[in-house]
Amino acid sequence: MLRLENITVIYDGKVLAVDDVNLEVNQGEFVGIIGSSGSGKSSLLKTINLLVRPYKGKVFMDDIDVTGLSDAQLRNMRKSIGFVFQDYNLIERSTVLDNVLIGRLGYKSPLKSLLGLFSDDDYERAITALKQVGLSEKMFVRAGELSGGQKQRVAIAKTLCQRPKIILADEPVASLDIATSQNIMDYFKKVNEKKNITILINLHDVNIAKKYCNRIVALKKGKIIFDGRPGEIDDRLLENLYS
Ligand SMILES: Nc1ncnc2c1ncn2[C@@H]1O[C@H](COP(=O)(O)OP(=O)(O)OP(=O)(O)O)[C@@H](O)[C@H]1O
Repeated sequence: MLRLENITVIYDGKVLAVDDVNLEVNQGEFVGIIGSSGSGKSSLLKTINLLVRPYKGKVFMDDIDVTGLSDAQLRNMRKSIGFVFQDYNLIERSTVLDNVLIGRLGYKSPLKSLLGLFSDDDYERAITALKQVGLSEKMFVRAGELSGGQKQRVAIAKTLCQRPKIILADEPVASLDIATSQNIMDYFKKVNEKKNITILINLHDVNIAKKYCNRIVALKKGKIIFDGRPGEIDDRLLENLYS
């Protein structure tokens, strides 16, 4: 479903963040991307929905060249890609429900988006998504009043509301304690297994990656140095990766 061809990301004409990466991901895979700080994980993930434009290379989603789309086509394509950020990316003064409804904006005309006009169907989807992450009872609470783990569950509900084919998550558990991290990872796993949504997730904790992902991609200095099953990760690789 996703194919990256020769992706190269360069910042300011001099920082080589991603170096000629080729990667193919099938529908339903749960892929963890690991690597030390600055290895290019974020940059790579953000090229997939063009939050970062690659300097070179192409991104194919279901064989459509995303890098060649017009702005309108890109907006349409982004509906099928959910993105979860480390810092949750919620509007803190808005209610949980209103935050989740933002996931529906890609399906609205620009005018309806601007006016925040949502249909009964949008509300139904948002409420269902909140149920899926166990937060129905917080629907009318302001997002700013939630704990970190609850905020990340709202962010997951927001992407679910989008009906995505793939969810990209950039260090979604980096700010959370271990128990809350596992709770959030359980939700990602559930979404992956029950809905067959492909997940690509950046993780700095190798143990979490090994526990939850069925495929691990390791980046070093912008290059893939490992792509395989969690069980194939050995000490030599970890030493190479984090030395
Ligand atoms: N907007 C930017 N402008 C300039 N350089 C950047 C920018 N974003 C990232 N970089 C640089 O690109 C390289 C890769 O960064 P990136 O954030 O992709 O790595 P990462 O593996 O996600 O790191 P971390 O785990 O610390 O978030 C680093 O050298 C970083 O300093």
